[in-house]
Amino acid sequence: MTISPALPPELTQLVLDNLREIPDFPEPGVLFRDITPLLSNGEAFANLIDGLAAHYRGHIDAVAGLESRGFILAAPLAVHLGIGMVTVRKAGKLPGPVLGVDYALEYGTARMELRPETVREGSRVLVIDDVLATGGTAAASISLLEQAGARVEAICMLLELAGLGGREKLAGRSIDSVVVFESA
Ligand SMILES: O=P(O)(O)OC[C@H]1O[C@H](OP(=O)(O)OP(=O)(O)O)[C@H](O)[C@@H]1O
Ligand SMILES: Nc1ncnc2[nH]cnc12
Repeated sequence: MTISPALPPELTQLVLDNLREIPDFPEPGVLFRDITPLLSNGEAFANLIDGLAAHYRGHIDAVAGLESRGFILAAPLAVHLGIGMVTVRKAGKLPGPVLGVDYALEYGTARMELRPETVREGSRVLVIDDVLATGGTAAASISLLEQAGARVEAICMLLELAGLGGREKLAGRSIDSVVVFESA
C-alpha cells in the first residue's frame, strides 16, 4: 500500500454527524447503521466525496463498488477522479462471463460476482463500501478482483464494525475506515 497518511479526521466527524442507528433491524440483535441521512445531506455527501477524492487522487486507476450501498460511494468518486468504476455485484445480476465467490454475511449468505472484462490487468483498484462487518463481502470481492488481474491498492469503508472480525478476515491488508465502532 503506497497511500500514506490516514484519512482526514474531518471526514470522520462529518459521517458521525449524519448517521442514524436503528436497533433490531433488519432482525433482532442487529444494530443497523443507516447512511441515508448522510446521502440526503447534499453538502455533507459532496464534502465526503471531495475528501475521499483528494486522498486517493493519483494512487488508483479504478474504483470498485460493492453492491449496493458501495455503488453510491464508488460512482461519484470515480467520476470526480476521472477514472472508471467496476461493479462487484450480487449473484445473478451481471450477464456473463462472470467470476463468482460465495460468502457469509452478518445476516444471511450471499455470492458476489464480477465481469473480469471490466478489470484491466495490473490496474490499481480502490475497493469501497459503506460497512465492514464480518468482512465476507469485502473478502469475496477482493478475491474476485485479484482473480481478474487487479491490484487492490486500497480498501475504504465508511463504517467499520470492529467487533465482527472484518479486519481479521482481511488479514494483512490496510483498510481505511472513516469511522470505527469498537463494538458492533
Ligand atoms: O462485512 P459483511 O458482514 O460482509 O457485511 C457488510 C456488507 O453488508 C451490507 O450489504 P448488504 O448485503 O446488507 O446489502 P446492501 O448494500 O445492498 O444494502 C453492507 O453494505 C456491506 O456490503
Ligand atoms: N450493522 C449494520 N448496519 C448497516 N449495514 C450493515 N451491513 C452489515 N451489517 C450492518
